[in-house]
Amino acid sequence: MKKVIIATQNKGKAKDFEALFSPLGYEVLTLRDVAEQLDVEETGVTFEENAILKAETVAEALQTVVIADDSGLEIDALGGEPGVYSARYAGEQKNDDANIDKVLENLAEVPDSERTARFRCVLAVAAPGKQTETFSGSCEGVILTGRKGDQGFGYDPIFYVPEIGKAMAELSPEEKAAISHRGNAIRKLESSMPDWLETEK
Ligand SMILES: O=c1[nH]c(=O)c2ncn([C@@H]3O[C@H](COP(=O)(O)OP(=O)(O)OP(=O)(O)O)[C@@H](O)[C@H]3O)c2[nH]1
Ligand SMILES: [Mg+2]
Repeated sequence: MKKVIIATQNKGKAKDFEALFSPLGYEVLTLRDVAEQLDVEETGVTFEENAILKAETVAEALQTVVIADDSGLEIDALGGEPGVYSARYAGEQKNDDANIDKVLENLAEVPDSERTARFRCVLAVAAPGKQTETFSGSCEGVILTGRKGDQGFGYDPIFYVPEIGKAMAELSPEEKAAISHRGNAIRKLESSMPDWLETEK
């Protein structure tokens, strides 16, 4: 089976990538499988900067092609927060539950009509000696006033997708892949770089 390396420590992202890559005949490997000690510090201030930083550092260390994902939630009523700080919104321990509580508290007084938000994802594909390429995707939604569903990860239980009439955490991995920011970015990657794995060892 063909393999793809995703430069992530996030198990939730890994599941999303599995739903997206298994239909294409790829096994998904993450840092947990190939280089657990590699934790890249995210010093960028945009998704693009952080995605490139993660992809290039890991591609160099492993001497092979890798994909990195930097993503997050932008809430309009909070001026685009938590944005690139989505994973660390409630503190460096990266606790999804605490992050959701903080969003719900900050939006407590905000009416339904002003709870618009979007997930953004930037994928960077890097390989030694090659120009790094990036692809972005987004998904529009509305922040709920409480949690719904038990699938997915991160803010999925409070992210309502009007297009489907469900919270992201109520969708199966395949349903999420069809409409998510990550799915949209991967579909762009596939259509513009069909031979992107050619440098894989
Ligand atoms: O409900 C969600 N559904 C999603 O589909 C999603 N995608 C991103 N996010 C949030 O944004 C952070 C990414 O931050 P991030 O790109 O730095 O990743 P991370 O630090 O978790 O792992 P790594 O890939 O860097 O190792 C994540 O932790 C989440 O809080 C999501 N939340
Ligand atoms: Mg991160």
